[in-house]
Amino acid sequence: MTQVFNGQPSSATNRASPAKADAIVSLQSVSKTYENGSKALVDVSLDIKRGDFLFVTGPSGSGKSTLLKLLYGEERANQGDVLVDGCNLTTLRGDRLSQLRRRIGIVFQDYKLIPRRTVMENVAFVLWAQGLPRKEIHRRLQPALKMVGLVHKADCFPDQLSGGEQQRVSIARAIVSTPPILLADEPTGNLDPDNSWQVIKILKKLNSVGITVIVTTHDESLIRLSNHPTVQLRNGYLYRPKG
Ligand SMILES: Nc1ncnc2c1ncn2[C@@H]1O[C@H](COP(=O)(O)OP(=O)(O)OP(=O)(O)O)[C@@H](O)[C@H]1O
Repeated sequence: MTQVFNGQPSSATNRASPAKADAIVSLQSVSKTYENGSKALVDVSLDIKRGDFLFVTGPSGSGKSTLLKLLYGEERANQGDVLVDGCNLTTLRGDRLSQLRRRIGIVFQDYKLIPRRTVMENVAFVLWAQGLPRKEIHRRLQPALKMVGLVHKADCFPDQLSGGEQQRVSIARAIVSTPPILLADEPTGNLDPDNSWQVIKILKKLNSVGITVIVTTHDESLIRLSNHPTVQLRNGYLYRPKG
């Protein structure tokens, strides 16, 4: 059954409320308009608790990717506050923004793997870029690859893997630095139902060990199967399910 969402957008009932003490992510009356005048988000307020798993759904162009981009600082809000793990992204810049990004794992629809690097190298790259010693990198690689069931593919190149496997590599890369937050933007958009469910099961497993997971998706059947809270964006306005 399709979820019924409230007829009133979020901020109409929740205007500029202070962030809840246990919120790891908080958007407070956030609006984002791009330079060309596209209104991507309008007066969105949302608190996500540490350890939550939240789906963000909505039609194409409704603002889902923009919402995630505000959370990892790729875009900035024109109005309102975006708080992530104790940092206010409205003002965060330079090194402090880079430090926050290290605490956020990101997974994209199109995987974004480096083609000429093996699975192991793709996953290790972020640790190597942070200057970790080789021994420490190897110590962290194994559990990340094990979590996504790809230890046996460590020496393969991305074009030797299926789409589902490539997405699992990108999840391993996202969590290898053990971030408290994982953002996934349409992670199953290029996958068939079986591979999609496998990806969601891995995200659920990561959530069960305490990672806060926020996933955008169009896929209603995945949302139904997963049984996690969902909010919906329509034309940049955020709606919550009724009841
Ligand atoms: N860089 C940009 N410059 C101008 N407008 C943009 C930009 N990125 C997104 N938009 C616009 O902002 C609105 C929201 O886009 P967004 O990508 O957040 O939607 P979405 O829900 O993620 O869509 P999809 O499901 O198709 O990925 C759309 O109208 C889009 O055209």
